[in-house]
Amino acid sequence: MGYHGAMSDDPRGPCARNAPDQCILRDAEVDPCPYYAQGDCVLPEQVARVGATARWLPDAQAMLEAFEEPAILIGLDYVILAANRAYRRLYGDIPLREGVRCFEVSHHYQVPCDQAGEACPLRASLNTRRRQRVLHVHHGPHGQEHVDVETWPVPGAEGDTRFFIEVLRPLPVASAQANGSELTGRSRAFNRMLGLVTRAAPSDVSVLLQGETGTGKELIARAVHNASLRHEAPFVPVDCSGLTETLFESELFGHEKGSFTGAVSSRIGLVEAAAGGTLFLDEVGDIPLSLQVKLLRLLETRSFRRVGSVEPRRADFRLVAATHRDLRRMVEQGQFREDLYYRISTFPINVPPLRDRLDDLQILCEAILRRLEYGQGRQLSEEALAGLQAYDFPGNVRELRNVLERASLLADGPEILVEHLPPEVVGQKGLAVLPEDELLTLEEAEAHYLGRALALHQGDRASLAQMLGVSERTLYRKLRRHGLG
Ligand SMILES: Nc1ncnc2c1ncn2[C@@H]1O[C@H](COP(=O)(O)OP(=O)(O)OP(=O)(O)O)[C@@H](O)[C@H]1O
Repeated sequence: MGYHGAMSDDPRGPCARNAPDQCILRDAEVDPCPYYAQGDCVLPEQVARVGATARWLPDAQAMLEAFEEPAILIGLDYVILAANRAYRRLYGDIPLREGVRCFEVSHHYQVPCDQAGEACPLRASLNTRRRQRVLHVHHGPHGQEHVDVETWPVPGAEGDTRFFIEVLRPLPVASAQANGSELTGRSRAFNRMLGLVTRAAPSDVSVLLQGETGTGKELIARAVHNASLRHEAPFVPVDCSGLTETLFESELFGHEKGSFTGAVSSRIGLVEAAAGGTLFLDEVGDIPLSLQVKLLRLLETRSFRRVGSVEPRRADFRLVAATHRDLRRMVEQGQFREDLYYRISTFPINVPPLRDRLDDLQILCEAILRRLEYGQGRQLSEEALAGLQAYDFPGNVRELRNVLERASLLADGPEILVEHLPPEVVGQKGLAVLPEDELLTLEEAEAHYLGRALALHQGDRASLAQMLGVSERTLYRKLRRHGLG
């Protein structure tokens, strides 16, 4: 008999060693006891809660070990009943005897996810009786992290769901805080997009990234590659804008020595360089119609010939393409081949513009400042952040990066202030940011506004008057009235 209830001299905790007659495993042949090993003996109160289940918890524990990834068993009341070794290695021991609930551990919430505005995979599994998969941001050992969460309902004897198995796969390709991988974000729109990346990455489907310029399409293409089975082979980006016919062929397919003037040696093309890996066609919408057919042939036959060679070669790459153009409309207007469009867009992913993920602005600013030479150690003042939040960023994250780079050079101290941001960014809406929760009289509001506007224009009254749409004389009078002139 291997249960530790027989050994009653252990001073550790209220384990069954101290109460052998209450040990629920006393009739089971369990050696070593998994709960003792974890320091989490199954106590009488837990027996009461999980009832007869407690007897087969050791089996459930063993079953969880079948998963290489972190996995836990959860009851209908969200209480975590068991965790496998991979889970404990990554997240540490869970005090099982305290009856902790999954949302407390992963989210530090007091209520289940669906009551906190997030999708709850347990509830969805319960309702559908099927496996569910969602992308959540969890508190991990190193702060907040993206986790691909997969949940299975486990039926009891009557076929009704009694438990859930939850497998958690942290995603290293993106970061939910400022100090992780370059692709940063945790807003709803960002997570939705990352969820699609997670689904598409392990397969070999062609992914089409559609989004405005500067939204991070290249970073996302790299994330698809890094999360794929091809991640150890090369990721090869190709900028398709401005590719002429001759360049297109020699760049993509390579050439043999002497195949054209200047071809002094033979060279492999980008398709060959991407062997086993990912070929990223950036700005695919810019490929002229005459070349689209060549790309289609490559994708359909999965073979190509070097310029100057008759020998066909096999192409082995996963395609990720990106565009800021509306390819569907281009197809309607006859500017993009329909057959090529369907080839490249098996799995389209829309990349949200920054204005639709302003919840990410703060961590994006922190992440970008950390990476900028003059940004390190600097942070945005509350007003500067509010100013940025009111701007709609037509150039998206790339524009934000430029704004922060300039501001880091202008700021003398550790804080980036409103006056370090370009007037066109904090002009208009940004300037209207007033002290929080303060209702000002019109006079006070004007004084506040003019004070900030003057600082922004670095005392240049002519340009300020022009922006305000008043004459310099009127501006002068107003400034005097408010004691600013
Ligand atoms: N989510 C993000 N987190 C951190 N940095 C980002 C993010 N998205 C974009 N960036 C930064 O913004 C800049 C532009 O990103 P990227 O070149 O990937 O955009 P793009 O959509 O491919 O642009 P274009 O369409 O003009 O080629 C880069 O400096 C990149 O590091």
